[in-house]
Amino acid sequence: MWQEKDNQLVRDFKFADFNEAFGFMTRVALIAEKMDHHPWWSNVYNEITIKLSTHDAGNVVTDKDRKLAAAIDKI
Ligand SMILES: C[C@H](O)[C@H](O)[C@H]1CNC2=NC(N)=NC(=O)C2=N1
Repeated sequence: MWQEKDNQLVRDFKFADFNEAFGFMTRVALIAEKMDHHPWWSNVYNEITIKLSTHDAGNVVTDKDRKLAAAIDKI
């Protein structure tokens, strides 16, 4: 689940393999573009970490981050 720490919403994801992980990232990217709100993320093989904060608001968690997190949870 998402954890709020250091002014970011953070969640780790683990998939079966890189193909699954990258497919998920592709879907997140399309949602992020549609919402004009983009994640910080890292990916190594089947593991992804996403950190959400709003740069325009001074790098704090806003409703935009909560909405993107909720949309990611629906994938
Ligand atoms: C111009 C553009 O709308 C802004 O820079 C958007 C783009 N995506 C963004 N993503 C995030 N995470 N925070 C922002 O403040 C932000 N701002």
